[in-house]
Parts: sequence; C-alpha cells; structure tokens
Amino acid sequence: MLRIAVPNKGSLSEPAVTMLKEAGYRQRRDPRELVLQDPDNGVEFFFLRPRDIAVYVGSGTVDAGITGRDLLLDSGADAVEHLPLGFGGSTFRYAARADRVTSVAQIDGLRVATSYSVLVSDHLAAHGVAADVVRLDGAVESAVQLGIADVVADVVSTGTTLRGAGLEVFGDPILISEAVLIRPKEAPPSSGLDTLTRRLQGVIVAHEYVLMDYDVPVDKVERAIAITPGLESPTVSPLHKRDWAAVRAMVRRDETNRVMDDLYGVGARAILVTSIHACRI
Ligand SMILES: Nc1ncnc2c1ncn2[C@@H]1O[C@H](COP(=O)(O)OP(=O)(O)OP(=O)(O)O)[C@@H](O)[C@H]1O
Ligand SMILES: O=P(O)(O)OC[C@H]1O[C@H](OP(=O)(O)OP(=O)(O)O)[C@H](O)[C@@H]1O
Ligand SMILES: [Mg+2]
Repeated sequence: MLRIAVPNKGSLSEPAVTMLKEAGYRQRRDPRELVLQDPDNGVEFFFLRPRDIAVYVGSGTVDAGITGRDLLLDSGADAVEHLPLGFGGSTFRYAARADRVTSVAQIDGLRVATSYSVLVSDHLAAHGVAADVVRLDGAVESAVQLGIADVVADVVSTGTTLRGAGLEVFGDPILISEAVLIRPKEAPPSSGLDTLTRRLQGVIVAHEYVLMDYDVPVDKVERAIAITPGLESPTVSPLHKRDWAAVRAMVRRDETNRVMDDLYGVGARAILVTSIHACRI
C-alpha cells in the first residue's frame, strides 16, 4: 500500500483533503482520525502536522506527502518536490519598520525573527549577510514591536497581518511557495506513486481547463484553431451543413472569455463552454 502523509491542520489541510477526494480517494470524516486506509485504491493516509511531513517523507517511513514548498526547504529533509499542486500559494518575505530597514544588505548585524530559520539562514548566507536568526513558533510579526528582533521573515498572503503590526515588506520575495507533493530523495520507481501523480494531475487540469465547443465556417477553421490549439490537437468534425465544421478543444479556464471573443470575431458561433469533471492527460 502507498503511504501518503496529509496535513492535519492549518492552511493546507482542507484544500489537500478536497483535492484527494476529487482524485477519487477516501478521506476521514472525523478530524481526530490519524490514519485512514483506502484499500480499494491501495493507499493509506497519515494525517500529520504540515511542518513534520517532509521529515517523515525524507526518512522513507511514508512514500509521499503534501506540504508547502517553504516547509520542505526549511526542513532540510531528504525529500524532493515531485508535483506542484496549485493551491496554498504564498510568498515568504522580509519585513521591518519602513524607516529602519529597506534592503537585504541592511540586515547585516541585525536580528531576524522567523519560524523558518533554515530557509532564512540559507537565504542570508547566499546574500553574504551575517544576522542573528531568532526562531519563533508563530505570531512572528509581534517580534519587532516587542523588541526581540529588528526584522521578521514570514509567510505573507494578503499582507494584513504585517500592516497591522506596522511593518512593510522589503527586498525580493525569499520564496514563492505553494502546496507540493513530495517524495523521498532516493525513491525507487513506484507504480503507486505514478497513479497518485496522474490522478492529482487530472484534478489540476480539470480545474485549470474547460472544454470549448463551437461551430465555424470551414474556410475559417485554421484561424479558429490558431486561437484554440488545445493540449494535443483540437477535434474537428463535419457538420450537416457542409461549409461548416464543429470544433472541440481544451482552453485555459482563466482565458475563457477572451478566447470566446476572439472566436466570435473570426466567425465562430454557438460557442459552448463545459467544465471538466475529471481527466487523464
Ligand atoms: N495565509 C497563510 N498563512 C499561513 N500559511 C499559509 C498561508 N497561505 C498558505 N500558507 C502555507 O501553509 C503552510 C503553513 O501551514 P501551517 O499549517 O504550518 O501554518 P498555518 O496555516 O499558519 O497554521 P497554524 O495556525 O498552525 O500556524 C506553508 O506552506 C505556507 O506557505
Ligand atoms: O498576509 P496575511 O494574509 O495576513 O497572512 C499571513 C499570516 O498568516 C499566518 O499566520 P497565522 O494566522 O497562521 O498565525 P501564526 O503566525 O501563529 O502561524 C502567517 O504566519 C502570517 O502571519
Ligand atoms: Mg501559521
């Protein structure tokens, strides 16, 4: 059985469980359940703290796990990113009082509070900056006001927490993060992991793409297909009216309206958009 670690709490927990359900797996009903078997799909789920998941995967006691890219890098575990999952997006950034620090170079000699001390130490070292990294468990933004740090390095999503603490981000993001499927660094090829990967890719594609159908005069097919090239190649079928064709192609969901406008412009009509429930690409 493939052993998969899933976040039991925090920002990544609910979307991870939703994604696994959409991929056809059983998920726990009671949030206190720590292990769940899904024998029909040959997998076993372990609900663990997101910060610990890379440690379990790196040690090889589980075969795969869902965690944040930032948490993976901070763990220093022998685990690698296998598939980005497209949710749980965040940036990881430095922030300070605007009148105090405005560049990474200025951090030299200062104190930086963070829950991600490995990530931050590595980043500072890469920039040749020597600073005192103060490791905190959370609520890092208060560290400046309370006087134990000059700078914070933390997850920034909307920026509301930073603003509330009177801090402003500076420098380029240390990291752009999202939820990722991870596997042990030295994992042998596994058909179980391949199946999980294909299923999750199917969910990602079903979210990111729609199916678009339209009719178009035969002499405009080439121009229309240039607008909707699809993933492989669009399906073109004859219509009863001989000088018209029907086209079906996958289109990025966030481009749907722009594509419909462009198709209409070249003469396509009866443009229909359908959600994709599931797919294997
Ligand atoms: N708004 C957010 N706040 C915190 N983490 C976020 C946010 N959005 C995405 N994430 C990601 O979630 C992961 C952190 O999850 P974790 O469960 O440790 O913290 P949390 O969601 O802040 O929960 P907790 O309340 O336990 O601190 C990281 O990968 C982080 O990038
Ligand atoms: O940019 P924002 O949208 O404000 O979100 C980012 C904040 O959310 C998280 O904190 P959380 O609420 O998890 O508390 P914690 O610091 O104790 O983990 C994170 O650590 C930031 O503080
Ligand atoms: Mg948090």
